[in-house]
Amino acid sequence: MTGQKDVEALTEDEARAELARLAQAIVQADAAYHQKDAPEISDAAYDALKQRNAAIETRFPDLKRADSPSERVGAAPVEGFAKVRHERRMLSLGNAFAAEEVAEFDARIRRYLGLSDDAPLAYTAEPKIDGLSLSLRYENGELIQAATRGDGGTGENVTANARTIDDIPTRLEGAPDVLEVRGEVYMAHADFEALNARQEAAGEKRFANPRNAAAGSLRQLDSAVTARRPLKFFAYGWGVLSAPLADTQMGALQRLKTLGFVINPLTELCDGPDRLLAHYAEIEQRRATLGYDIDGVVYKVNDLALQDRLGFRSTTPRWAIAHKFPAELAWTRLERIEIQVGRTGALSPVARLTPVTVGGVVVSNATLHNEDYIAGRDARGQQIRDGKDIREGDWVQVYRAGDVIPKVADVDLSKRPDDARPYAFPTVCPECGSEAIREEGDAARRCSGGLICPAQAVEKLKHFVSRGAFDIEGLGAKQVEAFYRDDTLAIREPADIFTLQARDAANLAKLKNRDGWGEKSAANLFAAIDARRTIPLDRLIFALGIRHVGESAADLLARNYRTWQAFETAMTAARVGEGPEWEYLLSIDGVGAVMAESVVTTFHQAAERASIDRLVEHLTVEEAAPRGQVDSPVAGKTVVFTGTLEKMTRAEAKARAEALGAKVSGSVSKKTDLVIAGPGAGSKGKKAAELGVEIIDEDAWLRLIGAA
Ligand SMILES: NC(=O)c1ccc[n+]([C@@H]2O[C@H](COP(=O)([O-])OP(=O)(O)OC[C@H]3O[C@@H](n4cnc5c(N)ncnc54)[C@H](O)[C@@H]3O)[C@@H](O)[C@H]2O)c1
Ligand SMILES: [Zn+2]
Repeated sequence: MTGQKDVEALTEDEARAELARLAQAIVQADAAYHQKDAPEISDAAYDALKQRNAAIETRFPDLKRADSPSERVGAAPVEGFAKVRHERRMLSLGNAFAAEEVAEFDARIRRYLGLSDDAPLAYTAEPKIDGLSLSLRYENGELIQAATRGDGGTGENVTANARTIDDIPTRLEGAPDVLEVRGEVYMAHADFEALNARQEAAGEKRFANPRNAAAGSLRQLDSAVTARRPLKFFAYGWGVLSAPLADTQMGALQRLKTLGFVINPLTELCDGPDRLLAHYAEIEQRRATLGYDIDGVVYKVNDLALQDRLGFRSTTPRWAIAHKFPAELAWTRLERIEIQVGRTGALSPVARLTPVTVGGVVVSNATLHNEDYIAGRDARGQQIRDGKDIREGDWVQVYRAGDVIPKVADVDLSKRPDDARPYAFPTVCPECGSEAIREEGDAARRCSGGLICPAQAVEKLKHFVSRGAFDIEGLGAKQVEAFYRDDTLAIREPADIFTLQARDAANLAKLKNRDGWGEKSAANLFAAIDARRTIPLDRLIFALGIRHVGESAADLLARNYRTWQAFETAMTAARVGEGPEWEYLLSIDGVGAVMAESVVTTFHQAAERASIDRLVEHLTVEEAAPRGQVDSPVAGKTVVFTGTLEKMTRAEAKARAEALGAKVSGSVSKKTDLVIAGPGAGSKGKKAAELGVEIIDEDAWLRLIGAA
């Protein structure tokens, strides 16, 4: 994050607000990463959010939220899988990045145990496998259950899937009656490449990295799919046991090996921080040749009696730590710079690279951020701040910290070819030839072609059909792109979606037998389109894809203008910077000048406006609830969710309740109106009963809000 205030300088109000923002951002990242296996931000960015959150909580312990991200592990199980409650919670690991932190880890443990600096204290060190953790429960030697970590307390039942993994024995000889083995499911690089090649050949999506591929493959509702995926498993620990495995961590691993599990061969016993660091260096050196992804080295106290005494913090064991590797880097040739044009016309430079393996993933494209990042000097010869002077033909450093999108991080000027010329950033749009203009204060240069620009039009359509917008089933980004390019079925702007069926009675026949469309799916598509002819005002406003108007801004506008007609009339009459309509727009809490200008300008651009008018002709726009007042049975009530929810994640429950005007709180007090309690409600349930607060179960809640 940029422009961040020092934690020491934060006021209490700022800290509270930031903790709220961080909690939300982290929940969202966790859901994308753990539930959908599709991270939206980089691991480095995620770790930075967590560290910032922890730093603020340390300085303002009283502001720590009931739903604090530092108290949570992973994310709740996903709908569709049966749920498994872990008898012993599956936790995360604390992190260390620098050598000093490893020394501190050792010192902390000595303090806790009352050991002197020179008392012997041994650790195991083993690679931290970058996959996902799995719990395997054996009873009388039979594998009876396999579960993912989920949120640590409840995971997903993936027993049938786990049985398809070769490294996982289904029968054990000589094991304790009850034995829960824990370890990491992962995919080797070669298997990952082959899987992606097959996916590509079958026209299916490629996985971004081996971890996502492993997680997506294990968490399949159809175990036949998992069976075809080449998954592997390293055992590294255990949960419930009817009899101890050994006295030491190393001994327990040996025992697991004897029982038939695969133990990582780079596991070593180390007698202190210096040996740990030496082993870390060795593993880091071998990292690229291991054939699978690791993201650090895990250190664990070897003596199990000491592990017991050390115990756990809320989400991590005191007796172990993950020493992470620094972000992954590689050098390669930048062959070409290409420009991609986005929904709002921004020209984004992309580096086409000589393919290079960065931490096991082949990278051939990387982002170059924006015009200034590539540029060295401006027209007057002045050095541009942060400008790296990147040229086609350059030798560049690619950076990928578990990243979704790799970045070009640096350039090696000593290897610059003699004929390399400064990159001339285009001043016309490469897609439509319109002038590309850069406005003061904008990092991006933008195509001025608006809707005549095919790139913008397609991106706008993709946005139009996206989740928070029209969300038309069967019409996703891929289909929109195909329809856009098709001359007979042409969808060139949103209105075309609603005329698709009527434009040509033979459309159904045309759709048939094309790219997977059959009579049935075509009919389904038309029905899905019809279902959206009535649309809430906020969704319509969001769907228009106006720059700076996201979902919450669209909601704000909808609540203030209430009807499409009022909104449209006001925007038509408004002039940027003056007049009553402009003043009113700006007076809305949450609407700033930049957003206001963007909205007003959109309504005054002839082509945009005509396109909006054509669209609205096909729609019935629902009136929005007025500002601050929501028509729902729970509006204004303070509710508390406690225990395990079976039908939705905590985040969903919260978002839904808030959308209905309820205030969601983490703790039960006299101000609480309603408690929604699932199994394991515990102390909050008790407190609610004591205070006489109404308690209902999840089903009753869903009925109450009309979602059952
Ligand atoms: N990019 C994102 O949006 C996003 C979101 C959430 C999490 N993450 C990433 O996920 C990680 C945090 O997730 P986490 O809570 O699972 O912590 P973690 O992955 O850093 O550490 C805990 C996990 O390590 C695994 N592990 C691998 N080898 C092990 C071994 N030898 N011994 C013990 N455990 C071993 C276990 O599965 C355990 O659950 C971070 O790297 C974070 O950056 C990223
Ligand atoms: Zn263009």
